[in-house]
Amino acid sequence: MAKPKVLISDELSPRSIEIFSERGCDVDFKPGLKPAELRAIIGQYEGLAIRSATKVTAEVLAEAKKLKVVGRAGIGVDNVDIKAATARGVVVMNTPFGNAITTAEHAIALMFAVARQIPEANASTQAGKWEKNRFMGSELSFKTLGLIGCGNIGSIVADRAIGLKMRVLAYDPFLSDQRAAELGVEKATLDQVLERADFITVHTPLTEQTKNILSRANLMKTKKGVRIVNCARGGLVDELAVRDLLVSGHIAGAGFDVFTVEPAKENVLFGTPNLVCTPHLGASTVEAQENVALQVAEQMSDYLLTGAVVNSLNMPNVSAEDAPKLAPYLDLAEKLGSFAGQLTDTDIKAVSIEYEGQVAALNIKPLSQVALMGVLRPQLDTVNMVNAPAIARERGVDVAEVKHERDSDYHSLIRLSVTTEKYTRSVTGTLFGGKHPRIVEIKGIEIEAEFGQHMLYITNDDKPGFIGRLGSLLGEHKVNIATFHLGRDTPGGSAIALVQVDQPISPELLTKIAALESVVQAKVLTF
Ligand SMILES: NC(=O)c1ccc[n+]([C@@H]2O[C@H](COP(=O)([O-])OP(=O)(O)OC[C@H]3O[C@@H](n4cnc5c(N)ncnc54)[C@H](O)[C@@H]3O)[C@@H](O)[C@H]2O)c1
Ligand SMILES: O=C(O)[C@H](O)COP(=O)(O)O
Repeated sequence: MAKPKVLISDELSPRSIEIFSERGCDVDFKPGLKPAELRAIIGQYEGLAIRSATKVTAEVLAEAKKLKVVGRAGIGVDNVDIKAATARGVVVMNTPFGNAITTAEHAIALMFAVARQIPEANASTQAGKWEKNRFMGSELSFKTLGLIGCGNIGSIVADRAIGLKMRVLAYDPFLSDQRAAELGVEKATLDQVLERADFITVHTPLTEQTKNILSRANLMKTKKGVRIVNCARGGLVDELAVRDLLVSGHIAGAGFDVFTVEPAKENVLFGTPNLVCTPHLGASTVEAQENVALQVAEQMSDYLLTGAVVNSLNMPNVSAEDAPKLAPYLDLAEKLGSFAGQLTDTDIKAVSIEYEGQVAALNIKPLSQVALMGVLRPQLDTVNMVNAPAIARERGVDVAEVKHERDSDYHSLIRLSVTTEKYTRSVTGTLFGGKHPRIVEIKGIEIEAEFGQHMLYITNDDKPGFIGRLGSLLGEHKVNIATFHLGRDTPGGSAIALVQVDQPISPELLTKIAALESVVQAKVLTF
């Protein structure tokens, strides 16, 4: 197998290059590419490793014909168009914990810097002014810290702040009472945080709900003398309002690591008194950069080389241990999906995927996604394993996954049923020898067949003479039969033939097959 090629387009620790190489990937390190330069070369790569500088836009993804994975060495993925990546089947992963401590420490550092005006005092002292009376600070002990967002970073900030003897309030709609109690924080509404906090720090992602969460109106609800820290994302806080309130003295100090537009070469906040700024340094420690570089390189290599998925934002996780076990089932699930999809000519209303035996004990999410992809692909070229669930949702297809605990004749079975307005059809398969996909049942009729490249699916009335007529017709058209499998519900009832042939079946020949006596339906299937 050729080595997967990975591009690192941001300043990642050299540890990432070592890991990619050790794991068997070819790696190019080209930080600082301009968007046009990235678009020009991205077509060569299966993996793209980034931090926050590279913008993985829909335009970049459109050129990324071979791309399988984008790995964010860090947390925020707002620089990646996840919807466009999903539509193209590109897995997006991040490293959600690698820089959390470092960023929480930066938030605490900004709180101290703002409370004691350290940058200004430093500049004044080094300018020989010795302004001892100018810099009157505020203690953190026994003050109230209001957190907006109490996830990975917010909860570490809470822990450190409690260590500093602060009282901590947290506004986070997804924070459970139990977790709040474990952390020792008081759950609060946003208004309670605004009204009671001496310090407010934000730790949410930037979403439609959190955008401008510290708006001018909300900032006006805060206590006079409040200090604000944004070490999460630009856009969470109204920068112009903070400037005005710093100037008026309502806000006593503000610490900003992130800005609405980055790199922030200029900003409305700059030059305002009692403001401390850093250039998005939250994650910039040796320790955090080693962590995220190592993690992203391991995660991306694992995905490219084994199919293991960890910390993905658009795919279910598959552990490195599960990946090899799942591989043959992925093949089976995709083929069953494709089989059912190729037999479906009308609108699909529902798809059900049932698992029985050993396969039911595995992580079935990826299997269901690949089965769904197989079902939808004959109708939609752009469907892939990553976007299949979203496409099914958009089309109103009801997807059900069922695990059965009952015993079966096979060590594992996957049954896929497709419901349209007219009927529900099912196809069931298993693995022979642990790796060879086989069909074992179609529409409740037992049949045993492999999936071949060119296949004929025929339903017919179970009457003498059919096999001879079909064999003669194929022979006349120089089509060689590789395998021939038959099944029927009752003698003289409905029968199914699955015929694997060595040559493709032309539309003309298919019409003749369909016209043979006792044939009900004939279809060409390809795998
Ligand atoms: N400055 C930096 O260098 C730096 C470094 C790392 C992370 N970050 C940023 O820090 C932020 C937090 O990261 P994290 O790892 O803690 O993320 P996280 O996902 O662990 O936590 C985010 C929390 O925000 C909460 N939340 C979501 N919507 C909310 C809302 N409307 N109101 C209140 N809370 C809401 C969530 O419930 C969650 O608990 C992210 O924006 C991330 O990009 C910045
Ligand atoms: O979301 C993150 O992980 C931080 O914003 C860090 O960004 P960086 O990797 O560009 O420093």
